[in-house]
Amino acid sequence: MTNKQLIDQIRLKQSFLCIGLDVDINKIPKHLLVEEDPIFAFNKAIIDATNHLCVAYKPNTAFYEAHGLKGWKSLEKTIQYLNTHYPEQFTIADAKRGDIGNTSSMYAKAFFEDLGFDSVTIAPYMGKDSVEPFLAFEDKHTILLALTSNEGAYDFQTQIVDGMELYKKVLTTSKTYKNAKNLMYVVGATKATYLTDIRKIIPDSFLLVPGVGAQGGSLSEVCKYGMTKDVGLLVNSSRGIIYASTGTDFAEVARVKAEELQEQMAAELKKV
Ligand SMILES: O=C(O)c1cc(=O)[nH]c(=O)n1[C@@H]1O[C@H](COP(=O)(O)O)[C@@H](O)[C@H]1O
Repeated sequence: MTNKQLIDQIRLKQSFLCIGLDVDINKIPKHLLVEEDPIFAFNKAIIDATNHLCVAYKPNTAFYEAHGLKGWKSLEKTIQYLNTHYPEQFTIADAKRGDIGNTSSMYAKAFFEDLGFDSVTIAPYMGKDSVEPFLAFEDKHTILLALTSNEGAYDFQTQIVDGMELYKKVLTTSKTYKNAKNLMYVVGATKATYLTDIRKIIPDSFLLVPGVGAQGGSLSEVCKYGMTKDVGLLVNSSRGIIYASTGTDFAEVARVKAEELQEQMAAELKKV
């Protein structure tokens, strides 16, 4: 999916919501446990109930890998379901990969070619040759961790290296990578005030912003400091939507929660 197609979807749906499919078998409604593939059954119900309110879905691969082969199958069925029934959705494999070049190439093949995701999250720590194999996929997006939502972000990401915070160095240096136009960046919603500085370095790039809802980040602050004329934001919520109810009404309640965020987003979009 191109940036233009993504922006068109955002305008059409008046939403820049990404729904995180972080499916914990211990948190899904009990009645689904009799299904052959409870995780896929859960995802299918959530996707069918919410797709008109969001522009992206982000399965976090950890929740699938935890179940070995069975979990990987659930992930595969989920992305196939999205690509078949809702091809307009931007899909993010939240896998946080990155390794020496030939290994990164294999990760890129796994998520882009085999599974067919539009994008994958990547840790920048190993540098240029660990990121460029993902960027080599012309029609795909590589989402680089810049400033993450968690407390540990202050351990390294905000430390000064060569006269600038490390996350700024990640932004500045990554702009020089081959095919840098395929880059997007992760900035946590809990770090919204940093977005003013971030936008000085990457004025137009799309940002994946997790951390509203369960982690306490503010949507209005994210929009105030991070929104561009072409929106430039995908704001993720996982637990706040998918576990809003643990009863048989879980998909309907997830829809209500997604709608609340979509309505706030529509109001923000009126400002740009
Ligand atoms: O890359 C991510 O998506 C990510 C980066 C980050 O800085 N913080 C962060 O929470 N995430 C992911 O975003 C999701 C947040 O989930 P909730 O807190 O339940 O909305 C999880 O899948 C996290 O792994």
